Amino acid sequence: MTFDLEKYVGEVLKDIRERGIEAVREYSRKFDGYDGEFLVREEEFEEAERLIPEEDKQVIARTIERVRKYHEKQLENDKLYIKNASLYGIIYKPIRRIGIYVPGGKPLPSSLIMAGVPAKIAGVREIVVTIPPKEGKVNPYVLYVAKLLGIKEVYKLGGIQAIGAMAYGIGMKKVDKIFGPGNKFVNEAKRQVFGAVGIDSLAGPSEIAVIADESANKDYVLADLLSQLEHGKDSKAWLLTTSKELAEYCNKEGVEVVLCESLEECAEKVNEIAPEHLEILTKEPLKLVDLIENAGAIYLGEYTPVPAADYFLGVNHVLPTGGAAKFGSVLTVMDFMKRISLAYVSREEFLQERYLGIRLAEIEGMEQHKRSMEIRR
Ligand SMILES: NC(=O)c1ccc[n+]([C@@H]2O[C@H](COP(=O)([O-])OP(=O)(O)OC[C@H]3O[C@@H](n4cnc5c(N)ncnc54)[C@H](O)[C@@H]3O)[C@@H](O)[C@H]2O)c1
Ligand SMILES: N[C@H](CO)Cc1c[nH]c[nH+]1
Ligand SMILES: [Zn+2]
Repeated sequence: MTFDLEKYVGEVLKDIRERGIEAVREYSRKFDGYDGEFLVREEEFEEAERLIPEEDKQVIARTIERVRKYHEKQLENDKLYIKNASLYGIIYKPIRRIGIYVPGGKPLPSSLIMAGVPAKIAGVREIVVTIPPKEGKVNPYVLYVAKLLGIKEVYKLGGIQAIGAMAYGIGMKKVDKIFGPGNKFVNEAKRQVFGAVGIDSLAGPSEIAVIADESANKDYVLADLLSQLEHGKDSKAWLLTTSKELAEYCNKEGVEVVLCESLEECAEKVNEIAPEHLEILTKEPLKLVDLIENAGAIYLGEYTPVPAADYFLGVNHVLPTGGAAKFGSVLTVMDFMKRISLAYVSREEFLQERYLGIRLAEIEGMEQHKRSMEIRR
């Protein structure tokens, strides 16, 4: 019998909704071997800071700076215009309270940088972090990054129970939107709580696709493919190539190799896959970009391997997976904000144009809508 992920996760979430904190404790014991307080104490932040070597603090500071520089450019201004003495437009407001899930099977402090920095740029007031503990402790690098970003509410919670706790407000105040990547359980839980809260995207197990021709360095291609498989057994790697030699060289466990007649065919195959990351390692990589419709991120040339983007380029590494790049996008500052439409209409414009609304209300049989527009003088 095949494993039904949707049903499995759905049952855990239902149990968490019904039994609240008792269920969260139970799953935490079962999946993370943890049975203590969930909220991280101030002394734990201090201890984490003491554990981090000075050189690593500098690496983290410089990385945060690069991510900040890249993301600051994404902030959009309100878009307002005046027409017939009326004001129309869209204004942006930060989401008030968010949750960031930080993966903890292999703890990924870089993922907290990727979600925390744009959240701060957007002006989010309340940020909650959850991460599965290991032997009762949170990874010190994650706590140090949280501290640098001014995040004080960190919970030792992982997996489905972390998503349930944030979405339903169990053991903490409910959040408005959940961000951050995770394994298949986390990803499915995020999908299922959508509606109770917002979610950033379906950022599940990592993936890489590489389009390469005979000009590509074989070792670079193979190293990049293997880099994303390192994330875990659910990760995927595809090579799409016109080079028979490269195809043979990269024919390793976990790598799906597709030999194509042309680079155009490679691009078409990528559009069907919609991978999280796409590397293009061809003589003229820019030429192919126009042909790519579905990919979370595109990296061109020998010096833009996915791991560089994972860590230090400054681009965001929280990306849609599992085909979700057909409709979803890379995480940006604007994901932490809401759009609100705004209108302030002049008497002149209203009286001149209201016949449109009155007739549409008649067509729809909406008497009270019609009246609201008709009674104004
Ligand atoms: N798409 C992206 O943007 C992106 C970015 C970074 C990482 N990732 C992915 O995030 C994932 C991180 O996975 P991870 O496992 O290291 O950490 P994780 O925190 O996502 O998952 C670990 C937790 O899953 C839960 N769990 C494990 N087995 C379970 C089971 N059988 N039933 C119920 N719950 C269970 C446990 O609570 C455990 O603590 C990787 O797949 C990685 O590729 C994706
Ligand atoms: N490759 C991941 C995104 O799929 C991001 C990451 C974090 N650390 C290492 N890699
Ligand atoms: Zn990675």
